[in-house]
Amino acid sequence: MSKTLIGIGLNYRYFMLLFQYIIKKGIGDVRLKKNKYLDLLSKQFSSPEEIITEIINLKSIQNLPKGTEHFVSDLHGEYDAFQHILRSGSGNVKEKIKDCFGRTLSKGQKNELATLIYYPERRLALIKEEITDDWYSNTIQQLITLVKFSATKYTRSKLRKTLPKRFAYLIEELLYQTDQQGDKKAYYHEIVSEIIALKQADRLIIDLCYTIQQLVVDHLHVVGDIYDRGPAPDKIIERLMTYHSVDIQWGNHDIIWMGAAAGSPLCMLNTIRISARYNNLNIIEDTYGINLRPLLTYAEKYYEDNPAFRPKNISEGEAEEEVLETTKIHQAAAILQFKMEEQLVRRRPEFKMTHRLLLSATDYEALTVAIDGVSYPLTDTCFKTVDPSQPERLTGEEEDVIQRIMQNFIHSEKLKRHTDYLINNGTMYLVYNDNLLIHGCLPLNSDGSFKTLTIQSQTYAGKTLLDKFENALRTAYEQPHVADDLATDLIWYLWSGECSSLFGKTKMTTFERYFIKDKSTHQEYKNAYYHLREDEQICRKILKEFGLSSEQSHIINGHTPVKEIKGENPIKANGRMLVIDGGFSKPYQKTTGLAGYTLLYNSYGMQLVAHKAFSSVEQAVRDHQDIVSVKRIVDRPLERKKVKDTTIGRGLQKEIDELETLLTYLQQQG
Ligand SMILES: O=P(O)(O)OC[C@H]1O[C@](O)(COP(=O)(O)O)[C@@H](O)[C@@H]1O
Ligand SMILES: [Mn+2]
Repeated sequence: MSKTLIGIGLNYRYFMLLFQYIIKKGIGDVRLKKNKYLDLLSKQFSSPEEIITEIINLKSIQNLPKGTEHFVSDLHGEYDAFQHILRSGSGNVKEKIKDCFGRTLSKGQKNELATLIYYPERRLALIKEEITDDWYSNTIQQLITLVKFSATKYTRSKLRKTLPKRFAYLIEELLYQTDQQGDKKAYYHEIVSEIIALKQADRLIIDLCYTIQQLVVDHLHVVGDIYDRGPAPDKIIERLMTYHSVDIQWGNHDIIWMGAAAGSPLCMLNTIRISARYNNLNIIEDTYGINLRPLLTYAEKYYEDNPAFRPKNISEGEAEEEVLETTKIHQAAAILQFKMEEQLVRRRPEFKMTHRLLLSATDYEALTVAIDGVSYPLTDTCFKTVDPSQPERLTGEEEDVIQRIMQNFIHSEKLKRHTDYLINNGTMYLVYNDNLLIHGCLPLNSDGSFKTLTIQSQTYAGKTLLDKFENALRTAYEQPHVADDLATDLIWYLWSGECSSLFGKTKMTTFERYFIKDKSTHQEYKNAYYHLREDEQICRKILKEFGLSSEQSHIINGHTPVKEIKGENPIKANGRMLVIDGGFSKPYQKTTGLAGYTLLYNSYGMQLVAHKAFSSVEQAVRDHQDIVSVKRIVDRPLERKKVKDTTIGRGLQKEIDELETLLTYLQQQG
């Protein structure tokens, strides 16, 4: 212990204190300050033994196997599939059942047990009539065995914190049964029988099942795109809010909702446009309680039916009147978006987005638009409110409508709660356990150098660019009543700018896809990153930019659906690059041939899990249907990873060093 003398194990807080002190007072007073800090720290302990106990505790945690990380991305509102993935730990629950029970349970019994663990309430309700006391007793014993098995990686104290409060004492008694054959057998038997007799078995089983779900995954990463296209992004957020340990890397479809809550009318119009397109306006109106009536009244006045704007996913029996309303709102939101986008492009020349000035490039008599010198005919147009001499100008009525719905967005308590959650638990990128997590890309030039963006005479590229974007988003979010400052405009750039790390394509061809039949104009060319990321050296260079040089570092991306159907491999660059967007989004499953990838990273290495489409909770509960199809090993390090090899472990080591310094200090004080 005495090896770690003063100076070696100074932790970050301590180091910063010292540093500030040196600047202020000069080196002479440093020792005094350090002593003051140690005096303060020592107040947290009542005796040196307590410090020693804590050091031993932390050191033993360091040697436990690393906890399992679970990575998901591009959930796009598909709550049902997402919750199944969480409940099953992407197949991890089944894996534990297999390892724990081996051949003592048949395949059918293992599946039964797995379904019970995923959906305890529903499964119990379904088999209610068949349940006997013996079944209860057996099942409780199996679940206790599995809790124990799944908790071997954790300290007793961590397990205790995981246990549900209502039966904590009884579960602990059952978990730590030591004397199965002897006197205590009757005691344990009595506990279980009493629980059954008192009609508490269902509740205990439910608690044990959720404990197992929690134990099999230690930490969840959501690599962006919770919102848009699917029906229930709000439910995903609510679930994440109660999840035991999670971080988020923002996706382009998340930042537009954050932008809307941050008072950006453009982001708001875009969320309305996409929601109308996917027939999900109820998320805005019912879920978030945002009144869109002023927009509907306006849209009814100026828009008719239009095949290019009829929503996707019209359900059987849906009233035509409603479909028509959505079609009109869809057009209104799109045209208002195009107008405001032109205003933004003009006030931000440094964004280099003049190719989006398509309302200005339109000939309103001939109904054509000029793109790169070629004239294309326009179809399904709806330009009634566009003044050809000033196409970007909003009418007074339009300004008023936008103002009113913007206020409704800003004042939605629920939307604010959800976007606050994203702001507080999310970042533009994350370095965690030697991996770099980012939804989209690091914009690159074709020679592999970092692509630069110049804003207000400052040039940004690589990590500094991503930091700049993150700062802008946070600044804009702080000021929802400022609508057209640089920070707010940068959110729009993040949505569709060429050098955006969340978009990473030359241009977003929304206008073209509504109004031009020629599909060649719909093309969005991807940034060089998307093919250069196949190259190991490029990946290493990017990792280095973020301070990662470990042989086991990876970049983990979402955003671009991996087209397995066309033979695309999600594991790229000799394993350095993993792309986990397999398309949870139902509308995209035709192009991917799959229903998503997830990634598991436990102490033995990384596994990529491919998922089949999820049909329904009912079917999962009734037929034990699961959605894991194939698992692929990405990495299997020679040595099993321990907590000390992780980001958390590095933090613990600093604490250990600090406590050892404290101990030496106290010993010197006598
Ligand atoms: O098919 P949709 O929903 O109209 O959206 C297409 C648009 O979505 C984008 O693909 C961005 O969304 P993703 O992040 O899901 O790829 C744009 O590049 C494209 O213009
Ligand atoms: Mn995306």
